[in-house]
Formats: sequence, structure tokens, C-alpha cells
Amino acid sequence: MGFLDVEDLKVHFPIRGGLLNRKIDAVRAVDGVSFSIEQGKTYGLVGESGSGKTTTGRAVIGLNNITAGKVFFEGNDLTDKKNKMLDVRKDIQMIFQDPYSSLNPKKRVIDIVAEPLRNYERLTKKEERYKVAELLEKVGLSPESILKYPHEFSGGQRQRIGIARAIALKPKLIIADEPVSALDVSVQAQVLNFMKDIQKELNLTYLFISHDLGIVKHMCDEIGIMYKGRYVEEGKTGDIFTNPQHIYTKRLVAAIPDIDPKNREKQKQFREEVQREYEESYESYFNEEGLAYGLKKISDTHAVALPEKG
Ligand SMILES: Nc1ncnc2c1ncn2[C@@H]1O[C@H](COP(=O)(O)OP(=O)(O)OP(=O)(O)O)[C@@H](O)[C@H]1O
Repeated sequence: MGFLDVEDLKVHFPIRGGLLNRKIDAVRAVDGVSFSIEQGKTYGLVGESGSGKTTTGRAVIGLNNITAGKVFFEGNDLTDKKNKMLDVRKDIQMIFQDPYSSLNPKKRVIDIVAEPLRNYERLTKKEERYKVAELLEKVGLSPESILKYPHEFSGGQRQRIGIARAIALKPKLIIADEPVSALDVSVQAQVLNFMKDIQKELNLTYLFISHDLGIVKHMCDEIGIMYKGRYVEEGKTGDIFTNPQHIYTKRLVAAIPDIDPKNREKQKQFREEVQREYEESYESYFNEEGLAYGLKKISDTHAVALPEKG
């Protein structure tokens, strides 16, 4: 059993209708997703908007009800109601996409960062102030910031406040949902590198959600690629980028712009080849509903959704 094991996770949202507002169908936001993360590593969930990444992350931390499947954290089954009392919420924290809306604008930084501490630790006012100042220093903000409000900070600084709040309880796992996509490109690298630094320092494990393959390449050890609630491919980051197997992954990889002008012609050719393959062999990758087939292992570290031969 690993550090975090997600087994055949399904999260379906009911669609209601008719006179009695009964369930008439369901959005299969996550439809049979499995992955494992080793402690201290970064695992990326990638896919276009609506593929089910956020729903997966929220289900792991208990913010979405699970329709089926299991989530084990350090061997504890988080989906077992008897385990509701386990103090794992303390060990798993989330960083949200938008630092502008995820921090309460009416609260001072001290109240934002101290919120998790107030829920779990009984500190005196003095101890709390000291702890928050220490956390702010850790994320590169001046301890004098504690009395300021979120609007007094830039986007990158606000995300650092969100990170200070997330690490306040010394969590083991952080679910980072598009942590830099609301930030200017110039600030994105700073925040990402900072996340890598504190990962080493605090031995954090990340479940890193992003639609940006370039960022995922920079951050993640392994990645899972989602399409319409299912995995199309999973593997070590290097393998996925050098040897993508599924046509959806190939299209994502082909779409990453190459900044080196020397590679532009090569990349254009690759893009055309991928597009041809997509048009010619769509049905070997997707079923009649346009959903990916089940994942099959092609090596110990790489699995892809292709139909079984024959
Ligand atoms: N509470 C909900 N009720 C109904 N449908 C939902 C709910 N939350 C998400 N969905 C649907 O589930 C699907 C997956 O959404 P999700 O937000 O997980 O995707 P995503 O890959 O994270 O995309 P994005 O990057 O846009 O957030 C979408 O079709 C979405 O509309």
C-alpha cells in the first residue's frame, strides 16, 4: 500500500428534471480513475477543462462525495465512514486556483493564515501571532504583513499567503489545483520554484492539477492524463513526453509551443502527423460514446487506454 492510493474512483453528479425533479441522468465527472503517489513526489493530473481533474482532487480531500471507489491515505481508507473521525484532514491541504477569490477579502492575513491553526491547535494569541509571522517568513513575505488585507498584495503574494495557510498544520499531502494559472507568466515560475523548495524542506507530496503540460513537465514526477472523466494515459513524466502513446496525449504534446525557432518546422510536421493519425484511427482510441477505453499496462511505469488487440 502506497502513500496515497486512489482506486477506481467515480464521482457522478445527478442531473435532475421532470415534474418531480427526479434524477434523470448523471454527469460522469470522474469515471473509474486509479493512481498512486509516493511520498515526497509530485503527481500531475492533466487534461482540458471539464475532464474531471478538480473533481478528483476534491474527492480525495473529501469535498466531493464519492459515487464508487476507494481512497487510501497512508493505508487508511478515507471512504470508510468509520474513519471519518481520523485526523487526516490535518495532513491533507488544498491550494486553490484563484488567489483573488480564495482569500476572504474582509479578513486580515493573520486571521486567514491562523484559521487552520484555530481549528486544530490551542495556541495563545501571542503564540499564534508568532507562528503566523514565522509562516509568512517561510513563504517570503514580511512578518509585518500580518495585519494587512488580501487586496494589499499582488497575485503572486496572495498565492504565497494561500500556501502559508496550507502549510500551517504541517500537512503531508497538498492538492494544488491550478495554483498558478491565475498569475502572470512572469510570476508563475517564482511560485512554482518556491513550491518545489518547500516541498523539499517539508517533505511534501503534491497532487498537482493543471491543464498546462509545460508546467506539469517542470513540476511532476509522474502524470495522469484525463479525458472526459477517464484516464487516457499514465506514466513517468519523461516517458509521457518522449513517447506518448494515446492520440489525445500526442495532441497535447504536439500543441506545446517550441520556443526554439530551429525546431518549428519539425514540430509543425509532428503536429500534422498527429492530426492525420487522429483522423484515421479515432476508433482505436475512443469508444462509440467518445470515451477512452480502459487503461492497459505497457510497461511497469506506463499505461495507456487502447483497446485490446483482437
Ligand atoms: N457540483 C457539480 N455538479 C454538477 N456537475 C459538476 C459539478 N462539479 C463539476 N461538474 C462537472 O463535472 C465535469 C468535470 O469538472 P471538473 O471541474 O472536475 O473538471 P476540470 O478538469 O477540473 O476542469 P476545469 O479545469 O475547468 O476546472 C464537468 O462537466 C463539470 O461541469
